[in-house]
Amino acid sequence: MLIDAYGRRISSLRISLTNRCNLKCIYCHNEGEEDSGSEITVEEVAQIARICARYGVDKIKFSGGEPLLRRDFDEILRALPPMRDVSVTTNGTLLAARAESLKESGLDRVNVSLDSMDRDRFTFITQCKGQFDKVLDGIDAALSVGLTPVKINMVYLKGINEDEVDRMIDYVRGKPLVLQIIELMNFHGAFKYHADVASLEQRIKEKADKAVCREMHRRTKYYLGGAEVEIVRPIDNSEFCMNCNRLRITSDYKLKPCLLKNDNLVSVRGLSDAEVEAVLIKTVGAREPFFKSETAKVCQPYKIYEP
Ligand SMILES: Nc1nc2c(ncn2[C@@H]2O[C@H](COP(=O)(O)OP(=O)(O)OP(=O)(O)O)[C@@H](O)[C@H]2O)c(=O)[nH]1
Ligand SMILES: C[S@@+](CC[C@H](N)C(=O)[O-])C[C@H]1O[C@@H](n2cnc3c(N)ncnc32)[C@H](O)[C@@H]1O
Ligand code: SF4
Ligand code: SF4
Repeated sequence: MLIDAYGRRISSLRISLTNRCNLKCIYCHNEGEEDSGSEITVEEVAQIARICARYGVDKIKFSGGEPLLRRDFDEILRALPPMRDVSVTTNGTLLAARAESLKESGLDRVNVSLDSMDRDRFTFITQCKGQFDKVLDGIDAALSVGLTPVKINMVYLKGINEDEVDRMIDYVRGKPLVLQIIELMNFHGAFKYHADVASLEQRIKEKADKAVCREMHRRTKYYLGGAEVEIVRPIDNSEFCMNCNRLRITSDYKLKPCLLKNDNLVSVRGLSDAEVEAVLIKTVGAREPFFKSETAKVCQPYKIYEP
């Protein structure tokens, strides 16, 4: 097993396939990457997945940039060892045409980013015109081929989409969709749009029929009359970081222990399996939570919480 000094076991990989994107979202964290060189290859993805699988890693999330800009994404999926959960986070604009083949290539599910149901707001956030309908088509295609549950990622933005939460909850209700409401992290000076997710969560909690705490980040998912709503609150959240159980891989094949740090990246490009394995063990051992608690110093065993 891959365990760090805080008792956090690495059970999943988050692999960035590219820095390129066809949208220009005003807040984009680009998975914490700065400009990188050439993109990770099919063989490199297969290598890190194969090695990590030997240590019990059974989940892979692909992200970016826009991962569907990789024309060889099907090939990447087919090169993976058996996994319990393979998913991608995408802006959805290129999904409609590719959903079926991605499913056939082994993708289990997708997260689609959609911050607003209002065309003009969507255009402002993404700084691109003519893409909104493509995203809705992408979600429909994912549903029809069974890339489910489809999570709808909504970054909660002050003065932009705060009034759309109920509408988004109605959109996901009764379908294999989950609404994931995400606290904005400060990138590109977009923090002026930071909205209070803690108060929103309190309101959702009061209306919920049931709540379940996920192992990853100890995020809570609420059930509201047939709708599922997950809240992601990463900022100043030591519990979130203490339950961070995945290792990031950058789009130029470096191990990246934390989204918010770039001074501890380790390149594994060109290394043999044995060399990658040695670097992996050392890098995981040195991993630290970004936000730390004075009292809770180790990851606590997982249990299901009910409200
Ligand atoms: N600080 C921090 N934020 C994260 C991390 N992972 C995810 N997030 C936040 O959560 C948001 C949603 O992430 P997704 O790519 O949809 O994937 P996920 O929710 O982590 O994974 P699944 O729920 O399993 O699909 C991201 O945009 C980030 O804002 C992390 O490791 N650290
Ligand atoms: C960086 S994007 C990459 C994948 C894909 N292009 C997409 O937009 O879904 C991954 C996720 O990060 C979210 N995200 C980007 N910047 C963020 C920020 N500053 N704070 C919180 N979430 C952010 C996006 O909304 C998206 O759901
Ligand atoms: S679509 Fe994703 S990667 Fe592209 S700019 Fe928006 S958040 Fe960033
Ligand atoms: S340690 Fe915290 S900030 Fe860093 S990647 Fe994990 S959850 Fe995100």
